[in-house]
Amino acid sequence: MASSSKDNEPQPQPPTQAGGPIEDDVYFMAVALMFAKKSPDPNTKVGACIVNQEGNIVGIGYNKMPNGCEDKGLPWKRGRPKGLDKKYLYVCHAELNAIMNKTSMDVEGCTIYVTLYPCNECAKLIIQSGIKGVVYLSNKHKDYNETKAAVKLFRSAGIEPRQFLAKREVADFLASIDPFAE
Ligand SMILES: Nc1ccn([C@H]2C[C@H](O)[C@@H](COP(=O)(O)O)O2)c(=O)n1
Ligand SMILES: [Zn+2]
Repeated sequence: MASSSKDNEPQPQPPTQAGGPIEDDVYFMAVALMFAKKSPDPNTKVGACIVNQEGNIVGIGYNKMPNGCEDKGLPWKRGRPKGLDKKYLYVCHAELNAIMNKTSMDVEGCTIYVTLYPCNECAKLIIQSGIKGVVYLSNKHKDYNETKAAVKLFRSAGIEPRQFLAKREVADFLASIDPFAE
């Protein structure tokens, strides 16, 4: 077959890290981290990215107030006890938003990449939605009852959350993005 001039042009390549292809884990956690940046929570910004069995992103989310309530004076105050003037009663968690924003019929068999270990309410949502894999970055709330209950829920549902440990790789990947590169 005759070759066209396009055959000699450099073809788009998958993103690379240190010369090799970027691992899916690194790529999807980087996406979750980028979405976390959008969170208006001044203290803890959480991002989540749902990936299907074909390796396609089918949902993303970050913690924010419910749609339309963003600038309506709901508090962003944190801390315990969790009273009416604290954010906890109002904020939609990243995992909830990622599931609600799904672009596929369902998220059965998918994996969720989330920058913070899910709480008990998100664990329920994850289990009920059929998500089978959980990859998390930080576990800074591991001593909270919400997290301890989530651990129990995942255990009884047969889901084994896995901590993402390749922090350096994800940082290098994000730093390597050059929007001016041609
Ligand atoms: N799995 C989680 C856990 C928490 N969040 C959100 C809820 C709050 O906006 C924030 C936690 O606030 P902190 O007590 O650390 O100031 O993170 C979430 O989206 N997903
Ligand atoms: Zn949650």
